[in-house]
Amino acid sequence: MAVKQIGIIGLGLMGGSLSLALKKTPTPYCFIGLDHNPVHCTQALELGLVDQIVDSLDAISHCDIIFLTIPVDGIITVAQQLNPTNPECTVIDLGSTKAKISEGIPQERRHFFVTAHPMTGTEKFGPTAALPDLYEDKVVVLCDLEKSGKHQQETAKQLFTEIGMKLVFMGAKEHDRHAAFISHMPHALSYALANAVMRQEDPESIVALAGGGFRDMSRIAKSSPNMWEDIFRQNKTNLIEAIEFFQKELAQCKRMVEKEEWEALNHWMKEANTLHDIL
Ligand SMILES: NC(=O)C1=CN([C@@H]2O[C@H](COP(=O)(O)OP(=O)(O)OC[C@H]3O[C@@H](n4cnc5c(N)ncnc54)[C@H](O)[C@@H]3O)[C@@H](O)[C@H]2O)C=CC1
Ligand SMILES: O=C(O)C(=O)Cc1ccc(O)cc1
Repeated sequence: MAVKQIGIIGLGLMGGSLSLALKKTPTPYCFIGLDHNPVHCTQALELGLVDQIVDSLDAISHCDIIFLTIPVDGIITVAQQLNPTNPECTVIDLGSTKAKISEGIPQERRHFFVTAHPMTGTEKFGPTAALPDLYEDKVVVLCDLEKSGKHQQETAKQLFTEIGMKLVFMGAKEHDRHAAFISHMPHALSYALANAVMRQEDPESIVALAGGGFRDMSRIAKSSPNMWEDIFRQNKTNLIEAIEFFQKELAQCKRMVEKEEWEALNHWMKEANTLHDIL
């Protein structure tokens, strides 16, 4: 069997974890990496995430499969510049937003591309954050799949299944609205929580008194600002709407405490408890 050439543009958490996951499968793959950070290139080679590093899009354009695992604005730029030379090439982006990416791919090359969002990750970034089991048993949302070529649809479905992922299909716009509520707004809240507490409390008190709840809720405030700035920009309208919904809930909580409506507050908290009946 000919060894499939896999190009990975962006050798951080998502790109590095993909390589580690695919290396665990019986299919032989050769990994070619591209990253604009030379330190990440060296680390990716040392960690065995890639077999070879190249320094231009042209040098990766012959691959059978190309993953775009860079921040979402970069994905649009690269999608406009990348010109696959292999007619069967499948280009898969793993960006956290989907509508602007799906629309930003040039029409004449749209069939090469599959726009995907793995609903898994961590607050860590860079090649050293890569995990072999990151994708296992997790959901990947495949968006606007009808715009991809038949071969590219099958290749993406087979690859994600091979690394143990569950496939979900959705339009890109619908995806972005769900993602705003379930992922992007919670990240905005975590950043806000971290800043609110740090502006009122000194570091010694935070270290001495931080319990599990505060640690859980502020964990994702450690996430990469470079990555999240792009996500908030691309999903601006949905994110603003999600923040406004959250503000209404928080205002309701404040009002019930101010007015000492303890029974109503207790009922409101019981409603929130039911989230974890389904999660
Ligand atoms: N971190 C997470 O939990 C998740 C991230 N995603 C998406 O995956 C993508 C990658 O995220 P991570 O791997 O977490 O980020 P990361 O910061 O760990 O890795 C990104 C890598 O891309 C490189 N890079 C950035 N721009 C580049 C460019 N134009 N050309 C070449 N290299 C470039 C960086 O040097 C870095 O090594 C993003 O689009 C993000 O929205 C999707 C699901 C989960
Ligand atoms: O660290 C966490 O809990 C996350 O929620 C990671 C994450 C970040 C971005 C995504 O698009 C999907 C998942």
